[in-house]
Amino acid sequence: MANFLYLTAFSIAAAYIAARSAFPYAALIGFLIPFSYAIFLVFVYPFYFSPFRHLPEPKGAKFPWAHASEILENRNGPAYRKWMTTVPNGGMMRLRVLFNQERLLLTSPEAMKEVLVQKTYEFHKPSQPTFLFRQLLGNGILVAEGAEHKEQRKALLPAFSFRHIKELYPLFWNKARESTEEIAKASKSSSESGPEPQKAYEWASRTTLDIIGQSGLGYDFNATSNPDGKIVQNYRLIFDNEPPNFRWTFVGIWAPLELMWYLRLPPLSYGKTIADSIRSFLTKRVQEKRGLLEKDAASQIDIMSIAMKSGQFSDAEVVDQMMTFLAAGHETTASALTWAIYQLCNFPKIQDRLREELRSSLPSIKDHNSTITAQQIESLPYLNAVCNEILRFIPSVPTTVRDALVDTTIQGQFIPKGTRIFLSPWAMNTSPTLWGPDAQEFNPDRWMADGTANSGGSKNNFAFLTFLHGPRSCIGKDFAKAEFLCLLAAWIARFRVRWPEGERLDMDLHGWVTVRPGHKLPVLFEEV
Ligand code: HEM
Repeated sequence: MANFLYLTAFSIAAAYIAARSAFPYAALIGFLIPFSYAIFLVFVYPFYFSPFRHLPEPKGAKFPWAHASEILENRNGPAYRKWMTTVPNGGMMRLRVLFNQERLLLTSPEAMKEVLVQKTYEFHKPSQPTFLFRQLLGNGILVAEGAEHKEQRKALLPAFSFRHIKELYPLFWNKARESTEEIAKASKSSSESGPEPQKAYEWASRTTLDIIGQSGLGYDFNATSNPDGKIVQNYRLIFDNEPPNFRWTFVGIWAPLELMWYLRLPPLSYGKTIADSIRSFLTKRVQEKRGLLEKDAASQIDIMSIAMKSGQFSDAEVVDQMMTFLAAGHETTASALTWAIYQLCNFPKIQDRLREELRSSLPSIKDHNSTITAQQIESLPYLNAVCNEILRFIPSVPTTVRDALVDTTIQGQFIPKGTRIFLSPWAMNTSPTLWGPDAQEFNPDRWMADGTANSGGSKNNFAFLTFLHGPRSCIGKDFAKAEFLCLLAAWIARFRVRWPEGERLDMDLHGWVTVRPGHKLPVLFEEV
């Protein structure tokens, strides 16, 4: 796209000079060469020379947007899910976006494995979203590449060991209890005719922010009881406002983002102020933590302490890592919890069955002296089945992107340097080839049959792509699953959730890095 824009701009400039010049023929040639090249790139190369010209692609692409119009219409998931099942293919298909720029959508576990595991560092995250992530979400592990990424990951992994996560269950349970109390209070507050609808996403997001604050920094934001704190508001602004380039990356629109960011041009004007505010908050936390570590390093077990104790990061780098963890570690799980509430409103029988299991096995969530262990939560088959099915059916991160860093191959197909590749958990997780004919139905029982508790009955690891796989998979996967199990258990044990006035809301997708239901999902939480 950038090439095309430069060439067109150059051609226009040359045409202008031709019109005014004493040497019009020279200027005319200066116009014709780049213009012809631009025409070649758009109308000739993709159909007659591209190594992808023989790959299948979805029908009905109309110039200039081609398949981009469907990608733009929805949030980066539904179109790929549809194409996965309607376009016969042998593991990958070609998509064309603005001005026939080519993209590849991978559809087979073997192709995914090659990109995510065997050739991880031959594929990088694209520079445009990476620039914005770096500014808004921190210059941390999420945007590091190559050897630097490997080192960062090694230093941070101890914070996510199974032994460490097990110790966090009581913390998750306490915050879950606090959130149920606040939801109960808010539901009662203004209405005599019954509970007031509550925005499930708001509650989920505030609770998960508190949890990552405590386990990530050893700091309680108190967002669950107070939505007006500065950090809560900052994250609200980040996640409620999609930066312009995010979906542009998928559809091939190019913009001078660095310039827009530094000049604070709309719609990026809010970003720098917010990022500076989060950064300055975290700088203070790092200074405090230095003091605590000097006094008693062994008692500090949060992610920030583990990063500092590794000796791998300067204080400024710890700030960046923690910006990443605060963002990546709360919005994703909040979206999963919100989708769980959405589906349990749609399927009240599943909700009742889940509540029965919870109430017969766990201590009352109202009991302030109670706590739970990892083993208690993990031994509940239906809770685990419902959570796994939510993560499969509506993965919080619908699709991600990679660019080939070098000339390479995927499943024998030549991939020139610079090729942009889409990896879509939304599509893979509901592929009938991988999950069977009921792949696109919500059915927790697929995780309940003999021997399917960990696989849902799919035959291949790469059929479940919610956290990706390989060296760049989600480092917080076990943390997220544990947190999700505890929060859903507490909410459903205490409340029946249902649509206000019995009205089912459409699956209206919002969000940018993650997707969540529209309007933050207002539902009734009735105490049972
Ligand atoms: C349901 C919840 C979650 C989902 C669905 C999820 C999903 C993902 C996905 C798909 C990626 C890969 C993105 C890419 O490479 O394009 C990722 C990366 C990452 N996630 Fe998660 N995540 C969740 C929760 C968490 C939590 C709770 C944390 C931290 C406590 C976390 C921290 C990270 C980090 C740091 C990365 C970058 C890892 C790397 O590049 O090495 N995530 N996550």
